[in-house]
Amino acid sequence: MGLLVDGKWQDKWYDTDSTDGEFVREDSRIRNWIGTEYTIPHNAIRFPARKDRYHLYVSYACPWAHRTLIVRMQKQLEKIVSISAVSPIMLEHGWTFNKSEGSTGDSLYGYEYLHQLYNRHDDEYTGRVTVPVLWDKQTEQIVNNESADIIRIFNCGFDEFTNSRVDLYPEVLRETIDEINERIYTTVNNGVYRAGFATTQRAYECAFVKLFDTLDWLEESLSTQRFLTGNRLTEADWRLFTTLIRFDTVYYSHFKTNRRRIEDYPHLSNYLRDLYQIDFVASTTNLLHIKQHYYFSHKTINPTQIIPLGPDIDYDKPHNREKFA
Ligand SMILES: N[C@@H](CCC(=O)N[C@@H](CS)C(=O)NCC(=O)O)C(=O)O
Repeated sequence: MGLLVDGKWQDKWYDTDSTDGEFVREDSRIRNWIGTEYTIPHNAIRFPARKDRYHLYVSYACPWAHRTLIVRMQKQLEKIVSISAVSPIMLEHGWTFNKSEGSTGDSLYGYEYLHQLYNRHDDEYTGRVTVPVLWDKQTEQIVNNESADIIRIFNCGFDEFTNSRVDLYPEVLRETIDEINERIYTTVNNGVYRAGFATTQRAYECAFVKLFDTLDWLEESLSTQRFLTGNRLTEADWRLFTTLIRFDTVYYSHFKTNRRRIEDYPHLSNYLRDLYQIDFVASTTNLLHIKQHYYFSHKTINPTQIIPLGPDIDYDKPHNREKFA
């Protein structure tokens, strides 16, 4: 685990000393765009939509990258945007392309480490070396390394090349989606990390309480509707899904978010199964990579690096969510 400083790799864990034990996630630094939809920050560059020009670097372990894998498949972009997956094990060199550990290898440059790609983008790059990364093969640079942007780019940026007319961010729901995203990002998606990476009791408890407040709120809301904004699936659901699917297997024990499991919430657990059972979703979900990554890579939290064998949860079990359709 580490970061680049002026293009040089440094092996460093997150600094929580200056923030009173709180984990503060660094903002993504490269946020350019593909396609003409949406208002984008005025200094962002627009790249043209092209077939087979862009490459997506992901980790199957990572909840942020998982969103992009799901939307890429739902929008049928497999032949438009190629992918490489890193190894689930992230230690002193950060993300690697070690094939013996389950990486696909780096199909563009044959690099050993993801930080080499960030250096190809900018040989003086400073910042964390994160997945997902959307890469432009033509100009050899990172287009965007923020998953929230990448799923919106996939949602409509390549529509001229795909038959999928799915819209995960419909105009009429944008305000509602933005509001839901904000609460879920802060207290759930990032909330589990704020609990797990906290280094003071106070910071941990604060994240824990907010996380379970939101899960209780979601349980209530999903008791009367199939998806987060009503009866239509949107990006807000995928953003929540990738945290929920990791919750009982990893966050509950590794990050100590153990007031309740998702399995203990009748509506949330069925909602999770409903999403998981959409045809292409299981193929984007790799629970082995997920377990290996967290338990083996976070030595400050789990120094023995022992990967638990359980739990056994059947996500293919029937759910009762069609009743809302
Ligand atoms: N805001 C970013 C966060 C990405 C992120 O933090 N990814 C994690 C993997 S789960 C990572 O690569 N961490 C490496 C590090 O922080 O050094 C996004 O949503 O794309």
